[in-house]
Amino acid sequence: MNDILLNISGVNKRFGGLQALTDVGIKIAKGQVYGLIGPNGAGKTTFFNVITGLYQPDTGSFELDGKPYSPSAPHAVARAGIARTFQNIRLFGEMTALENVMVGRHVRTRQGVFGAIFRHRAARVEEAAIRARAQELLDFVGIGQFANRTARFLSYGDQRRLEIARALATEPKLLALDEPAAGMNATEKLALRELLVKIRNEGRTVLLIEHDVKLMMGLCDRISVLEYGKLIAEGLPAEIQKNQAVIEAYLGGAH
Ligand SMILES: Nc1ncnc2c1ncn2[C@@H]1O[C@H](COP(=O)(O)OP(=O)(O)OP(=O)(O)O)[C@@H](O)[C@H]1O
Repeated sequence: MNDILLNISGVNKRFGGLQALTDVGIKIAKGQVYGLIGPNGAGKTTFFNVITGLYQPDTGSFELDGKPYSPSAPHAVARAGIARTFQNIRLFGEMTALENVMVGRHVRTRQGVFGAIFRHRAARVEEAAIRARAQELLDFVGIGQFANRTARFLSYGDQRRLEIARALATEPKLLALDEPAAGMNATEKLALRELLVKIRNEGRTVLLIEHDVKLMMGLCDRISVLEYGKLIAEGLPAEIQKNQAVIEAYLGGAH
């Protein structure tokens, strides 16, 4: 089926004596917002890290846009077309918001970072285009007015938006967001939700891990549920909400 963007199957991952993932798979169609939920320690982050090349799986088959990709390293995954954010914000704190987004953009440009440093003519032209696009992305996520502010001086919610802008700058086929609402207050969450709806309305494909189940139910097209490293349910949000195994997993767990 060519409308499947991400097709992953048979992922196993063991940490010493702990089987963190057992035969986990996921299929995300183009344009879907796909949610991954589960109680604490279920293996969500591990699966995410495997998909994005941070952890090496013991087994697994990985296909993006109909082509096998090797999640051997984060850089290779970014080049293949997957951009991610992290649970703990990872920005270049001393750089401006605009520069942070420009760095993301360089993944996709011909000159790359070295071209930009040596400032050949072609690189200068490209640099201007990168700058303009970076500003557009900051406007899109709602922090365009802070383009020249040092990243670490942005509010927490704005830093999270900046991370998303930086990920979008790589023009990903898949945007993977690891708990984007973590640590946000109610107002920031509401604004984040609006941004995610905007991203969805652009037709982007998104994989989302999030603890806020209410947010997930309203936002996702489909949801997979992990418990103790195994998929226990997959379906529409309404189906997941009624699923007995899911209800028990959450009641039995820390949630
Ligand atoms: N690098 C690692 N080394 C050893 N064990 C790990 C490592 N990373 C995760 N684990 C273990 O794997 C299991 C799954 O953890 P993981 O962080 O993937 O769960 P999670 O669903 O993302 O949890 P949370 O919702 O708390 O973030 C846990 O038991 C965890 O302790």
